[in-house]
Amino acid sequence: MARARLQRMTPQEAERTGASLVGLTLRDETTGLGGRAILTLGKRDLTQSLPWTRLSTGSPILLSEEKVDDGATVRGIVSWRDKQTIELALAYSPEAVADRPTWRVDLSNDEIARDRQRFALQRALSAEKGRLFELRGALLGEESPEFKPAIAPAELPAGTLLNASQREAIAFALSAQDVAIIHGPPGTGKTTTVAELIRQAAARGEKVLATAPSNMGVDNLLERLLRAGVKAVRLGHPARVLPELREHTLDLLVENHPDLKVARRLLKEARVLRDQASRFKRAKPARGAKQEMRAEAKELIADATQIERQVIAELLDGAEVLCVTLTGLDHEVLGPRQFDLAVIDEACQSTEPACWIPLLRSQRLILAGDHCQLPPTVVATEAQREGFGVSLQERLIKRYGEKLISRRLTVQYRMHTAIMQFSSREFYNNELVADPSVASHLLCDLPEIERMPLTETPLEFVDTAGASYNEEQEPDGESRRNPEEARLVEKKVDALLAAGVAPSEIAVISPYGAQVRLLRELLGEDGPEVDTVDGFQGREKEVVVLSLVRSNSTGEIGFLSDTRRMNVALTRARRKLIVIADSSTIGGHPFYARLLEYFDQQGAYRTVWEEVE
Ligand SMILES: Nc1ncnc2c1ncn2[C@@H]1O[C@H](COP(=O)(O)OP(=O)(O)OP(=O)(O)O)[C@@H](O)[C@H]1O
Repeated sequence: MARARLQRMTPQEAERTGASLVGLTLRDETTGLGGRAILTLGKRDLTQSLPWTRLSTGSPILLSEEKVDDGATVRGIVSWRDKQTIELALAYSPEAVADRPTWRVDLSNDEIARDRQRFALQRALSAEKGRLFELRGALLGEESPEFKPAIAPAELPAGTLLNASQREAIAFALSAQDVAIIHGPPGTGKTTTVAELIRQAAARGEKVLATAPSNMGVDNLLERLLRAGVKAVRLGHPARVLPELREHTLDLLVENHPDLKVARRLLKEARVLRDQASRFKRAKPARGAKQEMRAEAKELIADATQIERQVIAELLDGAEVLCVTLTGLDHEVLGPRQFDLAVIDEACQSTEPACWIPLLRSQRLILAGDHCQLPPTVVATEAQREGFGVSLQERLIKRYGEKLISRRLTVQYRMHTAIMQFSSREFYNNELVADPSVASHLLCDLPEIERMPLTETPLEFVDTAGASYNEEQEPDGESRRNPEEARLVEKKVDALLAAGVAPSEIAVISPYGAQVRLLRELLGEDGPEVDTVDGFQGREKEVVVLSLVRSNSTGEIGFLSDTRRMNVALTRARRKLIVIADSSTIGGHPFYARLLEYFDQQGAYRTVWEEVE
């Protein structure tokens, strides 16, 4: 569906969405692990950089030859990308039709992933007894989830300092018999907590499945588990795993296992025998010798496969924890293996069907995430209508209430208190507390940053009302932008740079893709990172400049009315948050009226007239 839409656009339009790269030529081809073809592609002009793209290491892609209408595509994944080139790992090397072929790469929505979700739902639906049947009851709201009395958390390893809310969340999760939630607002150490929960479960001898919707999420968990001394194995294609963690993938562990040497020798012998058998074509073969050799080669291959299977089983059964993305749970690899506990980190970033996949193999389920931030992106309106935009965590909290099913982490290690406070009031029952290590930190506390009002205060709101900074629709697009506001952002960024803030410590964020594109042009390649709110979820920077774009006489605010998007936007900055917006447009919405009042109370409100003086 998504690919069909991309194919209908002109190549340039498709490239601008960030989901395609077009006009590529082949630079290099090698063979990688497991005989995969590794292709390096770049623009025809060797010095030309690739445009901004969402295709990054690990993205599933489809490669096709441009201007050839035979519909032939090769499926693969991005294994590496730098400024000028993109490297792909493919099952096989594509055959070019044209003499001097050019190629295009499109992001693919993974069909295997969809099949696994469908299968999980069907299995859950048809379960008539057993654990899956019981868990289904709890997840569908038919049977209240049960909890044992909470036990005291097991001894923590030296160097692990958990705060009280983190300890309580772990004790609560360990007492869950069916399903429980760890609610982690921004910067509250959710992953730290989840990793410790898994370590404690493993220390009790439980087999744990540690999952997240994204490869990055799984890698974060794996890295912490390894640091805590847990025996963890990563499933999934090595190219999708951070290079420093690849040695912990099942593929590489198998590859490096001593028994595999034997298997390889057997395969080599089998190849020699087969070669010999085919050579008999010319000489006159002894009766039956050809068949005998082939049969022997077959046996050797079977022995090698058997050794490989045993190595895989030994590695899987020897691990305390298996780390894998939700949709990467592969029955071919795991067979019927069952787990005592399945944990889903970043649970609110996943659609619900994917969360049912680990359920098929687990006794209990723990979700960790923040349903007050953005839900998964669901493009199709029909899917949105059918409820795909609601995560399992959000649905369970609505069904059972926060108290029964979840515990919230309340100490955050990111934001100055003034940056945190508004979000805490609006979304977290005013329960968030800034850890003393961050509660009053400011830009001017960083080395080599000049002391001035810009760096000595945590908050700033620049109101463009009355300045005729009108929004406009992007030419040949549907997104909105605001050029005057973009120039004001540029001025702010220049002032920050002049005060000594490094570009790498600044993020410019806007809800609208068109404004992001405009700002990227204005601020240049070496400028600060510019992204949409959705794209910046999960990240943080010392200073964030937020451009809200909307400025019209009818008070229309479009998707700014999803306040979870603003919750994400307002909670990315550690030491300084600058918001640029038109109060006369956004102020009609009660949430934004309260936001304006908050900035005013904090003495952080200015009009654009004060700014441009
Ligand atoms: N108990 C603690 N004491 C001190 N620092 C902590 C504690 N818990 C977490 N942190 C720090 O807080 C930061 C965020 O933690 P972590 O990376 O676990 O959170 P996350 O789940 O990835 O982020 P978020 O909570 O924003 O989703 C890290 O730098 C971590 O070291």
